[in-house]
Amino acid sequence: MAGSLPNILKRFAARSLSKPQLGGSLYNYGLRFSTMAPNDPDTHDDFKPTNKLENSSTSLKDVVEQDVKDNPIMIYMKGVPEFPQCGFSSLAVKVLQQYDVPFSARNILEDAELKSAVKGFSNWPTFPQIFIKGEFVGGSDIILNMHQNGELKDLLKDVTSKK
Ligand SMILES: N[C@@H](CCC(=O)N[C@@H](CS)C(=O)NCC(=O)O)C(=O)O
Ligand code: FES
Repeated sequence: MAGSLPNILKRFAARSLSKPQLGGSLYNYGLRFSTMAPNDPDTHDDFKPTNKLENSSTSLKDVVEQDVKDNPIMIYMKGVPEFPQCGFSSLAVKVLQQYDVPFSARNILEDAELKSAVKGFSNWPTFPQIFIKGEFVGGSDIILNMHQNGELKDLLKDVTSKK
């Protein structure tokens, strides 16, 4: 355990030189704010991208575990909700936006190691990946299907709007 710490720190230090953020930014979206620009200086503090991971020695698997625990709806996607970079991710975001619920997102295209950590965590090979109330739900086809058959509405019943 103690022996592996320097390697983790080395990896993180290297990354902070080449990239300002670790594990990709975490974006939080409330439905009413879903069209905001993530780096808009006028955006309310509550909705600015957060990065609790900077200067931490947390492994990326821990990051994913924490994300999924802290955020009732967590999506790992290609691109960001305002600008998905793949049709599958775009579809998943559109489905989630049908509900008045806050969701959080990370762009796996920002970080290849995060991408691989997410795949390892869920044991699922593709993106997007959606977690609801701590459980892995699936990708865009599954979330669309759950939307169409009413399962998603039931599942999100107790996930309340932020504001
Ligand atoms: N059935 C899946 C299909 C998603 C999919 O095929 N994603 C591909 C292309 S974006 C993917 O993530 N491939 C693995 C990768 O890019 O690492 C869904 O609806 O979410
Ligand atoms: S990036 Fe090509 S299908 Fe998703």
